[in-house]
Amino acid sequence: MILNKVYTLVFLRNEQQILLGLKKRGFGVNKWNGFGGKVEPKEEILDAAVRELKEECCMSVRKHNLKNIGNLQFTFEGEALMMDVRVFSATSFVGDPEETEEMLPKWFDYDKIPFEDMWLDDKLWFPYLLKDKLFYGRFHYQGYDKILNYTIQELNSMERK
Ligand SMILES: COc1nc(N)nc2c1ncn2[C@H]1C[C@H](O)[C@@H](COP(=O)(O)OP(=O)(O)OP(=O)(O)O)O1
Repeated sequence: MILNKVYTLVFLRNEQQILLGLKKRGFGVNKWNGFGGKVEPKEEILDAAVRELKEECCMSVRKHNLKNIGNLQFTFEGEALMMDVRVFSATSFVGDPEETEEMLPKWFDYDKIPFEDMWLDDKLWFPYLLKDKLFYGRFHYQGYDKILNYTIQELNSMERK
């Protein structure tokens, strides 16, 4: 049986740049990514997104400024976990990004996103994010450096049926 766990992943953006964080420990260490993590039991997904963003780079965002732009599902060969990742984007936020124990934040120009130091899947769905399109993707990994199969599609709405 597959265990489904919900995670958040938040990207702060402005006209020219996107904020990424270099993961300093744990899952995805040494990769650039958005900010997020596990949704705690009984926690609302938006509350978790706000909390993880603050914990990981000291930035504040209001729930109504978080736009759910994608859903990514990750499985790993031989593992019973499915990571169900809710992706959010925000252009309205408060603070200056600060390094924490978990993440080193840095703004990147849109044409300088460091895909070579990110999860392999990122370069497949970032084009949707960058064009403000909604997306769903499912990726099955072998280890952390090889995607065995995947599907990705544009969505008209993030509503769940
Ligand atoms: C496998 O491909 C992935 N690609 C991308 N771009 N992001 C991913 C992938 N798999 C997971 N993620 C995201 C989802 C979350 O935002 C983080 C993982 O969260 P983490 O394990 O660090 O969760 P925390 O609750 O912060 O964990 P600890 O408190 O136990 O450190 O990566």
